[in-house]
Amino acid sequence: MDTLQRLEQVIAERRSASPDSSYVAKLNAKGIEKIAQKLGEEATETVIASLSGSREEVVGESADLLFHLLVLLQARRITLEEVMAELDRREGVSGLDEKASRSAKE
Ligand SMILES: N=c1c2ncn([C@@H]3O[C@H](COP(=O)(O)OP(=O)(O)OP(=O)(O)O)[C@@H](O)[C@H]3O)c2ncn1[C@@H]1O[C@H](COP(=O)(O)O)[C@@H](O)[C@H]1O
Repeated sequence: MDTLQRLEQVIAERRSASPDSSYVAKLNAKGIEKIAQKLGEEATETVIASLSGSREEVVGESADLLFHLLVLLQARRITLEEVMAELDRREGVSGLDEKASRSAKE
C-alpha cells in the first residue's frame, strides 16, 4: 500500500471522529463547499510557491494540495482507485487519439 492509499484510509477513518479532535472531521462537518474552497486555496498556494517559493515550500504546499484533494474525493465518494484507473486508461491512449476524442466530445 502506498502513501496516498494509506492517507485515503486514514481520512476515511477520521471522517466520523469528533470535529474537535480531527481536522478531517472538522472539514467534513463544514460540508463540500468548504472542502472545495480549501482545495482551491491549496492549489493557489502551490502555484504561488512554484513561482516564487523555495523547494521546501513547493513540497509542503503540494502535500497540502494532495491531502485536500483526497478529502474532496471522499466527500464525493470517489476512490483514489477510480482516479488511478482513469490515469491508467489515458496511458493507453496516444496523444493524438486523446485530442481527437476530446474534440469529438466538445
Ligand atoms: N496530511 C494531513 C494534513 N495536511 C494538512 N493538514 C491540515 O490542513 C490545514 C491547512 O491549513 P490552513 O491554515 O490552510 O487551515 P486552517 O486555518 O487550519 O483551517 P481553516 O481556517 O481554513 O478552517 C492545517 O490545519 C493542517 O493541519 C492536514 N491534516 C491532516 N493530515 C493527515 O490526516 C490525518 C488525520 O488528521 P486528523 O483528522 O486531524 O486526525 C493526519 O494523521 C495526517 O496524516
